[in-house]
Amino acid sequence: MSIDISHITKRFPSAGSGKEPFVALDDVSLTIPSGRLTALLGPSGGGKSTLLRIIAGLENADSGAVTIEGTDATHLPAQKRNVGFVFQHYAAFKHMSVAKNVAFGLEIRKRPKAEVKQKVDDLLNLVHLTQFADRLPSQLSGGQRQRMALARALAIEPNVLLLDEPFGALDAKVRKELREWLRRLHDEVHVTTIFVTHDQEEALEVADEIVVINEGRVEQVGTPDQLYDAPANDFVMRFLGPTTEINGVLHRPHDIEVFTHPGIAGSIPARVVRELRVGFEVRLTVELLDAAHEEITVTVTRAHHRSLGLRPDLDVWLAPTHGAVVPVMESVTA
Ligand SMILES: Nc1ncnc2c1ncn2[C@@H]1O[C@H](COP(=O)(O)OP(=O)(O)OP(=O)(O)O)[C@@H](O)[C@H]1O
Repeated sequence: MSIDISHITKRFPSAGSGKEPFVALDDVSLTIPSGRLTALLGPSGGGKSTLLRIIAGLENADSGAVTIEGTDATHLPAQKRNVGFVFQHYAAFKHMSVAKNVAFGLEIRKRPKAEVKQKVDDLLNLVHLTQFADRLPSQLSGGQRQRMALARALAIEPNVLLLDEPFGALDAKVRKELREWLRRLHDEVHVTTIFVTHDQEEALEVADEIVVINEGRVEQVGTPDQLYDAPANDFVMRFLGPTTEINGVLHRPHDIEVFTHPGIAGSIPARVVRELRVGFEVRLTVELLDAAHEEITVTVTRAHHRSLGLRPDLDVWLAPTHGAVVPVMESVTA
């Protein structure tokens, strides 16, 4: 069982008369496995949220089909799809306590009182908000509010949990804590979860599977390791981490070995131009001493930098680290 997206196309009218409609999703086909945590990753405007909203039933596709756990959901209204949804800015009921907010979906389904209470207690425990049960949402921090939102979405026991940049509005530290927490939560509840993010680190850290979406098309689907180690094209390679280009081929700046002596087979002579220290690493701008004199970026740890005695104007020799990622598929066959 899974979520099957088949040939989904979605256009939006363009502003101004006579203009062609804007294609937000262009014939997207995709299978999202059950019980896994799948990230929709890509740059802003690529179509991630539109795809999520079509899965949720909050938006209709112009063509194509959505099947959720074997049921054709293409024309089912959102409330009949049994999906839980959490947005970046979660709209809680401001006048209701945290417990009441979590209970809401169960109460409108007229579940017995004892069952509702038990379920709310369990969920608040799961999201570590038991001691905040009687507070109002305005008395919670941003991170706590998003955890409440997740508890509320999980209360109805959804077939699918859809999260649209759920931690996007939080500061970097809380965001990091919550993504670790989401991973652990998912390991406990195993509900099929799709979350939208434009943050590659978030996707690599949390997801079982990543779907890279750009300009309304799927660029690649795979596990974090598959995407990182074998990017299907330059776009995916660039989007998943820093890159630098040598003679038209992409490399990771930390996958380039620096030598302070010549003689290494295949190494390229170069000269250090500038250095930038950021945290544990030193980013070197290095000029290749070939005809083109391109400047590339090479990253080394501070300790490595010190042990090699690197400094601006020093002559060095560069070679791809043994076992480094093959930059792009095209270069494998070249
Ligand atoms: N209701 C709408 N009317 C017109 N255009 C829309 C509408 N909703 C989305 N779009 C356009 O469709 C494209 C895809 O939007 P979408 O929100 O799916 O992208 P996204 O990948 O989720 O980006 P972000 O990370 O910025 O949310 C964008 O160019 C957006 O402007």
